[in-house]
Amino acid sequence: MSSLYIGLMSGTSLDGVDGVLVDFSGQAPSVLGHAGRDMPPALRAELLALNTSGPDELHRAALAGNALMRLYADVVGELLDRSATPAAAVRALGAHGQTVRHRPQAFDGTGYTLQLCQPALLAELTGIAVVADFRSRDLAAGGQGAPLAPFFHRAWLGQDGVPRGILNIGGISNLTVLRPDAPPLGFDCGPGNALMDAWCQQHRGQPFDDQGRWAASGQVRPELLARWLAEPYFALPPPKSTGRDLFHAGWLQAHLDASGPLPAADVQATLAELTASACARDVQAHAPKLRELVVCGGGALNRHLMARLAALLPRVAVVSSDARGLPPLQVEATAFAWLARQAIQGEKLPLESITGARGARVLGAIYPA
Ligand SMILES: Nc1ncnc2c1ncn2[C@@H]1O[C@H](COP(=O)(O)OP(=O)(O)OP(=O)(O)O)[C@@H](O)[C@H]1O
Ligand SMILES: CC(=O)N[C@H]1[C@@H]2OC[C@@H](O2)[C@@H](O)[C@@H]1O[C@H](C)C(=O)O
Repeated sequence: MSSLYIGLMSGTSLDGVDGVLVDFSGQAPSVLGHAGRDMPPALRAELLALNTSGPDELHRAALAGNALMRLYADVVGELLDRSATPAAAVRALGAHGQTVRHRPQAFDGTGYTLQLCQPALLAELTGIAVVADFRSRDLAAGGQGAPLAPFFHRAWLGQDGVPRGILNIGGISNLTVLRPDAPPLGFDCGPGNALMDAWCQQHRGQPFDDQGRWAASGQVRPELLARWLAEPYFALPPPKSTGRDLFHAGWLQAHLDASGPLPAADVQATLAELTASACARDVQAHAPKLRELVVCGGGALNRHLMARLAALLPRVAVVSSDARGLPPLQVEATAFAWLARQAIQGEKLPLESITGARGARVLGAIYPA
């Protein structure tokens, strides 16, 4: 059976699609190629709008899902062309889809998580088997449905017994704690880049704060930071997960309204500090013995954010995932290639300690080529 898989990720920051072609035949996953597509502005705006109720949303969601699959198929085509790999050589694609709602909190049967994805269309467009819908089984088994990358993090970096954290800073941030003497932990810390991106777009007309330069030019406002950090989500114990359902532009604005007018750069500085502080607090609370924190996701490319994390965690080596062999923008896509492989092989994932689900389950639904 082929050991080649493709992982496709479009995350909560809505910046685009990342795809990787991965060979799992060796000890460590070997990324043979990476390709990406920026999210076209109209599709980005539509996906963002679909995070909240609106007119004719079932129809619009279906169309947006179809459009997203065409973008995924373009990424697959580029990966195959560049590596001269025939489609038939790839065992499966792991397609995450686009999360538009994530409301796992209710354990009374009303909780749900929703990723727009049309796996049948993607299988037709590419001629490759697709594994999709990774989260719903975990939720049905009483789990949060997220985060799922920690299972890959453990397979990737959990073998040497070093107490290590992996922090993904995407639109939302999530932390994995690998402990030699206990099962791993994994949960969402809170906002990653999503609020900083929204503020930067609103005030600078740019989709993100390159290197965090704008944030670094402002002053952190301690009262505003304290007000944001008083959000009850931060004090919840794991397992926990969140999304744009909670941390959206309206959340940011509601707290800002109580502060009176502030220079926009100070708000950006305070938002960067919020992301860094929430993550650092989680490391201190849940991983006091950590020696190394491996940072991935686009936030690892934000120099100011990385410097603030290092300053808040003086006893921890804060490094980019590059230092462990995977560039920051390839880690999540590689995780979904790995999750597809686990599904194809019928491997159950030990969900309990991370998502809180009742037991081990196979995650993902398979659409044959
Ligand atoms: N050079 C850079 N400087 C600062 N920030 C950057 C840079 N490059 C990327 N980013 C940030 O990273 C974000 C994209 O990160 P990533 O692709 O990891 O998120 P995602 O996968 O969409 O989110 P999630 O992990 O929540 O699903 C951008 O929206 C931007 O905020
Ligand atoms: C529901 C959902 O899409 N959650 C995402 C989001 O983005 C980051 C964080 O929140 C994490 O929980 C998850 O993504 C990664 C890939 C995960 O499941 O590990």
